[in-house]
Amino acid sequence: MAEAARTPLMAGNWKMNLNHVEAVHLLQKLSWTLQDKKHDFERVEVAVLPPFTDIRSVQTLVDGDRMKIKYGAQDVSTKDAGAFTGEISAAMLSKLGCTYVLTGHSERRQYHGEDDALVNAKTAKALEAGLVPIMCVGEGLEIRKENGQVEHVLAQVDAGLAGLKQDDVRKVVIAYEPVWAIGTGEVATPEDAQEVNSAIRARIEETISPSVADSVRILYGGSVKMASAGGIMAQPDVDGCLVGGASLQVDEFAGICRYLDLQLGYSS
Ligand SMILES: O=C[C@H](O)COP(=O)(O)O
Repeated sequence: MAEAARTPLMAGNWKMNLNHVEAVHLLQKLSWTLQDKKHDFERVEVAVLPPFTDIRSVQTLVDGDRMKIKYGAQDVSTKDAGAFTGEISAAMLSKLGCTYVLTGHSERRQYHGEDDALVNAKTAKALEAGLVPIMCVGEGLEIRKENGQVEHVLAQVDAGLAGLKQDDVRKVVIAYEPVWAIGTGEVATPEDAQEVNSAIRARIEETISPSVADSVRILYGGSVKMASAGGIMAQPDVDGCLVGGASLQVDEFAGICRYLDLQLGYSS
């Protein structure tokens, strides 16, 4: 399939790190670093996904300083409101100016028993509130050893997108994250990422439409660093990175966002 004009997205998932004071420091430094390097946010979009308790502070800083960095949350409830202790609704996130929300991150699947049906419900709920879901899929090590990654991931994609309207699927960002490469230092090769990302795109072409498949952004995540981002991003079906550990280090994350400049040999 011909490569469409999909704006790359670099999203930093802070996971359960940084209180709201630390969040403000990191975001300020990230913004200064990118501004200093004249980062073109239209060419490579940048987003951070802080813990819920940081979002109001992040919003205030982004609005006050007119930052072009976008932000979002790491999870969302399937419920609108009511007696659901500990849950956060999509409308609450929307009110805080969030652009994105993760659904189905492997750590939610692993530690909170989230299954494909719940991921599908969260993805639909996010879209309903005007948020862009970043829906995560990926195989564990056992499946990879048996070479079952494509089949496994496509089943997650089918289930996660089930029942969504074409125009909604077009807005969804999908993140392929092989679970064995998350936080382990084991990076999938660029070819591994391309194999699965291209299979996801082909599946969307087959089950939804060629035009949606051409527009939908498919990220790669799993131990991405400044040094590996360029090779991964050179793959035609990789439209950005979902970055965990390295997004907590300003220079690393800024380097990942600037992968194009660094390839061109601009100063780091
Ligand atoms: O959401 C991010 C991914 O889980 C990747 O995390 P990582 O970059 O620390 O491996």
